[in-house]
Amino acid sequence: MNRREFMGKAAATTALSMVAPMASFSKQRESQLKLAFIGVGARGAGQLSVALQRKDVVITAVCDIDRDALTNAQELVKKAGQKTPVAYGKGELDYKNLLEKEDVDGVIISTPWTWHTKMAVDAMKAGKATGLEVAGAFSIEECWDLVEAYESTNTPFMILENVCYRRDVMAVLGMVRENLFGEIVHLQGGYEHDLRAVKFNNGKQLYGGGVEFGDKGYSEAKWRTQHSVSRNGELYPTHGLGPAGLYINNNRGNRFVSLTSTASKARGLHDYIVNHPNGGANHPNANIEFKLGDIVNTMIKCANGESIMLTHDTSLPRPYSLGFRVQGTKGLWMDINNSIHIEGKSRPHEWENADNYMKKYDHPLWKKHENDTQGAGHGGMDFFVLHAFVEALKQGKEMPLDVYDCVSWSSVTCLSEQSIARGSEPQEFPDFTNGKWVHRKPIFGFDDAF
Ligand SMILES: NC(=O)c1ccc[n+]([C@@H]2O[C@H](COP(=O)([O-])OP(=O)(O)OC[C@H]3O[C@@H](n4cnc5c(N)ncnc54)[C@H](O)[C@@H]3O)[C@@H](O)[C@H]2O)c1
Repeated sequence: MNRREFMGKAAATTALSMVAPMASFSKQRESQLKLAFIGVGARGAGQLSVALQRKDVVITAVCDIDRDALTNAQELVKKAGQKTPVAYGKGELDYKNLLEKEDVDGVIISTPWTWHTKMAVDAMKAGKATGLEVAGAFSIEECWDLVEAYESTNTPFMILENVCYRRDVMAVLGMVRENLFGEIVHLQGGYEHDLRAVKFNNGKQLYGGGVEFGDKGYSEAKWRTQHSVSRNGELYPTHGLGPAGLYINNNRGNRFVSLTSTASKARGLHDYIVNHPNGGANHPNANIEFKLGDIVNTMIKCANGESIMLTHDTSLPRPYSLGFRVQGTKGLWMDINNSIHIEGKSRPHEWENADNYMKKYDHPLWKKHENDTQGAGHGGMDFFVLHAFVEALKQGKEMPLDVYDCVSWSSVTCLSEQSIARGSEPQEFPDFTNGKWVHRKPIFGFDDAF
């Protein structure tokens, strides 16, 4: 048993004290933060635009290996009235030069998944507060790398899981905390998003127009699709699991203990290629055998007895949904039908429209910042996730979604792959907090600060 395995097994009995923020980060910062963006493709450029709306942030450096993306990012910054940021794009490792040379307070990393851990670890080691896009880590080893980089440097780290800031998700957090649903028993969520026109395009545009991917694809088709070719697991757990984790105080009095995953057959991507006007049965990509099951269901068991069901569903025709369900001893909420049922309040066996509850429990952050969310992506939640990173850093406070959140969510991917490969065998989560989960207290979303 190596040290990491030992730490995982021994966790419940070896609670350590909390990691204290490093002195230089715990002080309040100047009113303007200097940020750099690493990866300025579709997502990075979108979040760069959100950052450029803020008066308390200047963007002094950008990094991307794609010349067009880099130029576009520089133009965005200039158009916003700031100085042209220094550009880094001379190869895949040029981000290291940015980290070494640029005097920035923080970096936002929005690169393809396989780069996330390497870049975040290097950024923390360089002492730059690190905001990392989802999905985070892709192996248990990478999860430990993130934890160890954080614990050895105390550099602030935040996983930028924007769905935790969705308006209804935050309102429901208030309902959970007021015990509206009673004791929480079961949760559901997932990523149910028809990504076929994201995984394939014509190499020139973000969505659709062809069935190309890899070197012939554009944006996510360049890299994301290959994961569907070679991996069978819950590839994108954080949008569903972030909110679910908050509802049950994951890593803060509770934790994920084990999971089982089951994958359906894989048909959707092949059918898409064959039936696409620019594809067909004779297209070379029609010969590819996709490993990723069209529907992957994962069941997580938590230390305090709750179950969480996650669904990954990105290869079949369907409307978008994250499929949330929060259920306790007194009732439940489901987002798909925007409905609530509370025993004693709702008519027996009938749904109530959730609108009145959502108004009553609207989160103070949303009330305060509703106007600031205009133009921010994903219905405004993209504003809040960046806001939280910036405000926590400025105020020298703990990041609200931290490295332990990141790795407990991300580890689902490789654990689910292992489970599926072994006939849905249960897999144990390591305790990445090394026992600290027992005493840590929830910090997310208690006021209107961030
Ligand atoms: N939170 C959300 O709602 C949300 C939405 C979309 C994407 N994402 C996440 O954002 C990340 C990026 O996705 P995207 O849609 O922008 O993909 P993208 O392909 O459009 O952009 C990725 C960019 O990273 C650049 N890149 C690749 N390797 C690099 C390296 N070594 N150094 C510097 N730059 C490098 C690419 O050239 C590209 O411009 C992914 O992790 C994705 O899952 C999150």
